[in-house]
Amino acid sequence: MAAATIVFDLDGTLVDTHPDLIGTLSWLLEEEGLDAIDLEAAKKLIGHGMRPMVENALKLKGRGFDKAEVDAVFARYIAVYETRLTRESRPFPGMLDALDRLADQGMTLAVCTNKVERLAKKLLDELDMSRRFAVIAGADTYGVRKPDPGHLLMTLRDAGGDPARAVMVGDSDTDIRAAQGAGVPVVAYSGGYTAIPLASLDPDVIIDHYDVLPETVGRLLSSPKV
Ligand SMILES: O=C(O)COP(=O)(O)O
Ligand SMILES: [Mg+2]
Repeated sequence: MAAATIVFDLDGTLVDTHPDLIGTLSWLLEEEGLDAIDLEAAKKLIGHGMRPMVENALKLKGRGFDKAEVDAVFARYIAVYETRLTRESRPFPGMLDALDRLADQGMTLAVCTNKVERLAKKLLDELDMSRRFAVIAGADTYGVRKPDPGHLLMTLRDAGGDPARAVMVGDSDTDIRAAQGAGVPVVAYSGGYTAIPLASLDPDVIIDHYDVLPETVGRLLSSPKV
């Protein structure tokens, strides 16, 4: 039987990136003379990519920007965020052990994130995590991004995987919808940043801690969808 491939989302799934994503956002809003954003509201903006996050935060604060202005503000966001990718961001509790256990079972690991590929790789390099993954595919890697199932399917292809022997692990609607569209079972992690209640998105399983990830993945792989 082909080795299984487990594909992970990054922000809110592998790494708790919100302190640096939102820290940079707070800095930007202050620079623009706008009110601070509530932490829980800001977390819900994560998952569709950084530009939508910045654009939606500006909209929430009632500021209408044209495209050129958003371009300029977003460029400033990225320039600062890049300097503090891992100042406070760390893997979620239990994640590194879970990755070790999955790899020990011979599974191939990959990343499919709506972060741009360059920053995703840089962030995972800084945390010494990149070497664990066969592929790190970002929002700009293939020209399609989650929830488009093509993003997940091309990540699987490049990891040498088979959608029939794969599991997606994510925290948001984008991950769950991409997996459902690709016909890949999906584990939703409740510690991430979803804007929509996870149960209403109908993932195969919701987990609250990564201690149970290896057994959950094993169960999903042994009971293929009908
Ligand atoms: O919103 C983002 O920047 C990317 O998010 P993701 O890693 O959860 O896909
Ligand atoms: Mg996410």
